[in-house]
Amino acid sequence: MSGAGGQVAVAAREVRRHFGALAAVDGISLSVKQGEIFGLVGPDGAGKTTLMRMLAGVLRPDEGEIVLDGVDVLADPEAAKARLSYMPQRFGLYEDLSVDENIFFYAELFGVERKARKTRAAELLDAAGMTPFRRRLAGQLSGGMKQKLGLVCALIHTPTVLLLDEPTTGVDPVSRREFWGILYSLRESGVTILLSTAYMDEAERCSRLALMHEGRVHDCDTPARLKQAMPGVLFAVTAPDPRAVRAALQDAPGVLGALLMGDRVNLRADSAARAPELAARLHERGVAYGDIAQVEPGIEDVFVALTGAGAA
Ligand SMILES: Nc1ncnc2c1ncn2[C@@H]1O[C@H](COP(=O)(O)OP(=O)(O)OP(=O)(O)O)[C@@H](O)[C@H]1O
Repeated sequence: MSGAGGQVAVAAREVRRHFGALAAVDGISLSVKQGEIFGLVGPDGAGKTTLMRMLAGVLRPDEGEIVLDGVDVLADPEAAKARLSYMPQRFGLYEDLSVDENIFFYAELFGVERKARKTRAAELLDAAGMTPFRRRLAGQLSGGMKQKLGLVCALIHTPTVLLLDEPTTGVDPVSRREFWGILYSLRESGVTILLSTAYMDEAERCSRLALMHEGRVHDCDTPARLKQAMPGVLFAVTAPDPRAVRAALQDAPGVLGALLMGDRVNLRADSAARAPELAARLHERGVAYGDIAQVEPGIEDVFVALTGAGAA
């Protein structure tokens, strides 16, 4: 299978998985091209982990088809596993083993030749900035370093497809940047990366995103095009009490949605011309505010607008 601009590395067609009556993944189709960093974005329970486990061949779908790097995952899971690496939310590091020992453990597991593993481990540790810590016990690494070590272990057998389930959750910003540095260089070398993330700044870095909600993909496109597709315009209203602003404006004419964002409300409206009447309404109701400014939407705004999740 091939699509515009490159070969398809991961293809899912009408994949479903129930847990009892719950449709955790409710008919998802997607297609990820070789060399993409493809993001799954959605709230807890949207089905991201369940989808990823099925793509990785560790959970069988009830229905549907999954092809990974030309291999049918359901028909030939072993061949698929040789091509992919899956890093679950809790990647199994051995805390009482050193960094090196963990890497060698995974190299054994994946059957990587001794000679190749040394060179590969050295390269990966270098890229992760972890060479000085090779002898440290995994249990004594920071959260960010543990995640980077997990990534090194997951990459030791040179997969062509990398599946990462919220790989940077709880990781400090500096380590997250380094982690993304590694992802970019993997992409350069042709590895296809599919990851889930709860961080909107990370979502923005993906080549394409699938916005997931209640087991379905609502939209799938580049971050830029998703933003362009958002209906209406966005105002950021700063205020000492953003909840009061939201209460005063969420039902105002032309307002399509209101999202609390810390010290401001992101207000989606049908037209940029609404600003004066929104300000007037706040005055009338005696609600203090700092500024009403038209802003570019972020992925979170787009997500709420397109799925209706958490709106107003
Ligand atoms: N093994 C299981 N047994 C029963 N229900 C499950 C199981 N795994 C997942 N679920 C349910 O399926 C739904 C989707 O869960 P999933 O973990 O895929 O979501 P998610 O988007 O990855 O969220 P999170 O970020 O919290 O992991 C949830 O309602 C969850 O409770």
